[in-house]
Amino acid sequence: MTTITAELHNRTKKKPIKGMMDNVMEQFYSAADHIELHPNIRKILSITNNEIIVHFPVKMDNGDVEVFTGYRVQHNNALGPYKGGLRYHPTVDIDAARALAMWMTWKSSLAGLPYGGGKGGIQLDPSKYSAGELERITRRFTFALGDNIGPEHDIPAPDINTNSQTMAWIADTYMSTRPPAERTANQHVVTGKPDGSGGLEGRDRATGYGVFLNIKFWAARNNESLSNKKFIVQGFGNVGYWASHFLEKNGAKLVAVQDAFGSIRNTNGINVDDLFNYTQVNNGSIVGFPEAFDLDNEKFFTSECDICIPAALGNQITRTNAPKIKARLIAEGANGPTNVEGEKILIDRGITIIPDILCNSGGVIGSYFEWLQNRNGELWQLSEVMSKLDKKMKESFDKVYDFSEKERIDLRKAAYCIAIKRIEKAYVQRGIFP
Ligand SMILES: NC(=O)C1=CN([C@@H]2O[C@H](COP(=O)(O)OP(=O)(O)OC[C@H]3O[C@@H](n4cnc5c(N)ncnc54)[C@H](OP(=O)(O)O)[C@@H]3O)[C@@H](O)[C@H]2O)C=CC1
Ligand SMILES: O=C(O)CCC(=O)C(=O)O
Repeated sequence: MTTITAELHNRTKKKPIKGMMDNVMEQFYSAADHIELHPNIRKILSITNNEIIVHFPVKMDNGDVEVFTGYRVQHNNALGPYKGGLRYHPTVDIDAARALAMWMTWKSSLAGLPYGGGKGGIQLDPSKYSAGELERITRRFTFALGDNIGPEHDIPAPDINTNSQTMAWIADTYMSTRPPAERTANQHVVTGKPDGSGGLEGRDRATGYGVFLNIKFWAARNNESLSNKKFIVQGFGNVGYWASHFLEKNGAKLVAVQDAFGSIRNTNGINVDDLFNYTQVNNGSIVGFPEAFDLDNEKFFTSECDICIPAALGNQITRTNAPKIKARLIAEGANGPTNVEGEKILIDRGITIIPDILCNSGGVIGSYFEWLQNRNGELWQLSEVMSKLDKKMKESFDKVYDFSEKERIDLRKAAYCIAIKRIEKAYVQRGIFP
């Protein structure tokens, strides 16, 4: 295991924007300047607390051993234990994990949760492995992380290509390393578990529901109705599917979808549950859905629509496609889907962006509810979960929207300012800084 601490990122504003880390740093600096953040706190928040890299061997179905690389970056824990997902994807590396961990710090703070930010994952393409291999990989990864995770220290959750099954394997492996009397008391080492194993009813839909709520709140502020609004979704996984489901239920129309295999469109509307059922018998993919037409991937983001929901990878909206985007609203289901250059173009064009740390925060809020449920030995009903989520999301949206109007800044900068100020307050109250 390699633990790297205190490596200054040493980035300047003149550096060309490349990876997700550049985006999150630029966003952070811009908000830090706006609130005149104390230089000491700026220094602390500019770097990650801990970076854990593990290499671990796993026996494959054919008897060969493969060595995997896993990451867990713990950015900041001033407000509470590190919290954030684990991603299984070929693009997972230390830079991505750092950026995603930082976004989690801001997201947890903005939502008013008692959490810091962490993120990680394994660099692999899960479609190349059997279910049995993925289980062994997950259990070995958990074992390799050891006490770097824990229910009061660092609490992983699902992200791209991980789900409730992955979380159940992690919980089971982690609990088996504890003394017998402490095992079940440790099930909140992860959230997003299956509802029969300590999971929260509704955690599956929490992120997508939160995306929908943010769009609904935005529409209400602008005296608009969701009825017949056309929307497009990149990524039809957990976030993309549930956001589409709730939008459709409220009268909006899905007109284009993209996943890792390709894109489809139908200006008359694509039925969300029919598409979902089709993916279940089509290796998870939307491509070939009989009630839609194929669409060139390059034309996806520039499709005619009112609302665009990127709900897949980072850096998807850039200076290349931003000038041609037709949507009036971008609701960021994904983390970091809009890069800094793309965002400048969108803002100049009068397009509103509901930023990731607000828009997709329903997931971590749902995770917090699950963690509380486990900690307190409670079982919450779905209706209770959804109404609590609704209330928390509304509070966050109103805070950000009002601050952005008051300060005449965009929603992302407003969200960052609020999030960073809360962390600054914690440091100041502890008496570390003037
Ligand atoms: N799950 C959660 O609770 C939360 C997730 N998020 C963020 O939301 C985003 C989506 O996560 P989630 O829904 O959980 O992940 P899933 O793994 O459930 O779904 C990911 C989706 O993205 C698609 N995708 C992958 N690569 C591409 C690509 N190159 N072009 C187009 N589509 C692509 C996948 O397609 P295919 O199926 O074909 O591979 C799949 O439809 C991520 O950015 C994640 O960090 C944010 C907050 C919470
Ligand atoms: O549920 C969580 O703890 C975090 C989910 C996540 O990874 C995210 O919000 O990006």
